[in-house]
Amino acid sequence: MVAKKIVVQGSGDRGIYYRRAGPRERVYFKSDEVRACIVTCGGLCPGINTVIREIVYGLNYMYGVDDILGIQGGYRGFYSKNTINLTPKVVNDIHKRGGTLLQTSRGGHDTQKIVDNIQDRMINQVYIIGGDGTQRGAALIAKEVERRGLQVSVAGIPKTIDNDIVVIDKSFGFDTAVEEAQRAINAAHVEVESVENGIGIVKLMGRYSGFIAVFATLASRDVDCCLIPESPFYLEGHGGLFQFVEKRLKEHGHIVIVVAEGAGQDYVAQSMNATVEKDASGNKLLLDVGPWLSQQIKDHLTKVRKMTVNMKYIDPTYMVRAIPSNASDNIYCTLLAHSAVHGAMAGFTGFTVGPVNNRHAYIPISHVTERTNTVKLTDRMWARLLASTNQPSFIHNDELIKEDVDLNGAADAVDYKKIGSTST
Ligand SMILES: Nc1ncnc2c1ncn2[C@@H]1O[C@H](COP(=O)(O)OP(=O)(O)O)[C@@H](O)[C@H]1O
Ligand SMILES: O=P(O)(O)OC[C@H]1O[C@](O)(COP(=O)(O)O)[C@@H](O)[C@@H]1O
Ligand SMILES: [Mg+2]
Repeated sequence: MVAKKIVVQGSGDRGIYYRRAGPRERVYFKSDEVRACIVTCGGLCPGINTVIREIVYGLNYMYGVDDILGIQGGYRGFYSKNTINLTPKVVNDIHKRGGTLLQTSRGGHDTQKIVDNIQDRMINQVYIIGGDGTQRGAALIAKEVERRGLQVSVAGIPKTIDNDIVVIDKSFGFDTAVEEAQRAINAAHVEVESVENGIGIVKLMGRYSGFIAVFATLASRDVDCCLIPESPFYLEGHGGLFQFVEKRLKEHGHIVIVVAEGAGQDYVAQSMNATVEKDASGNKLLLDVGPWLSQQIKDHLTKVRKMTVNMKYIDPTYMVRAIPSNASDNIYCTLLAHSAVHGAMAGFTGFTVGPVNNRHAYIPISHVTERTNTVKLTDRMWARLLASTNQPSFIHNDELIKEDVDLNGAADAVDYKKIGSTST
């Protein structure tokens, strides 16, 4: 078993344990009985093709399965499109390309029609690659399959560029995205340090979770301020962004700001008088914070403060997620795919695979959909970022919500001697 939490309070309970992923001694399906299918849903992410490839290879080379169907165009493809046959030859070098060989879509999840189709095509293993929305859909499919008494295994493989899926350590493609984001930050930095009062603004993805922005900021060291959806900011007055920008320009002659696309949405909506729109999956369509922020800062500095500034705005959002995965993500994708194959072949269903404290595990789908993974403002990572950029936190201490974080360590753990003390 794999422990969900490995840092615990001494007096706390032992928490939740998940089944460790991997090959099983006893396999539920016979090779020639298996008809598997793979579907990809939601936004793109580096590494999707690697996962598809490795599911096909894993099924074929490890278990001798050769009946694998590709469902095209996301969930709606189950009932509106023809399938394609996936063989090792077909998927051989797709890992070198970004995107998804199978195409993807938002919306169109119809549990009854999808399960009817699974039944009609006599599919008994369903591999579903997608984010939080997709996993919610997968849970409904697994439930309906169970209700109909079908012997079908439903396996979820979590995909999200935003790293917003809980329980798992990190989502695949995230490291690749952070690396690519750094290239944009680097370009912004080069541009702004080459001019007088250069202001570089780089917009990165992150609808509700600012992980890409936070990690790219921490990795790059060229960022002066990182704005994320979890941390509301303000522009005017003491401790506001305008004051900080002006101060940095005076000190360094330039400034680089990274803004996650979901940051400051209320602020933008208020100033644009915009109404909330949704995409086909029901996700809130975001207002474009990047150009808005650039304009606000420029207007303030030039019109109010009578300064001359050089604004350079970079939006690499789609470039960051449309690339193939890097070496470590490729290996990670392979592990995910093989774990899913082992789990389905063993006859498990209604699970999502993923690393939990560095060990791959089978996680009930409901555990990864119950909430969204977000950057915790009371956690160490955000504190590290604030220490690295020295940006304003935009909040007062008394506003901080006390969260259940492991700040104190285990009460009965071995305590180390402190410098200058005589007891341990
Ligand atoms: N609550 C839900 N129940 C069933 N299906 C859902 C749900 N939320 C999203 N889906 C379906 O999952 C697919 C992908 O969802 P979306 O939110 O666009 O991307 P992601 O899975 O990457 O979060 C879409 O086809 C959508 O219809
Ligand atoms: O323009 P699209 O394709 O709808 O995608 C935009 C959204 O997709 C994401 O990249 C990822 O979202 P999902 O993982 O939920 O698909 C978000 O960061 C972004 O807001
Ligand atoms: Mg999502």
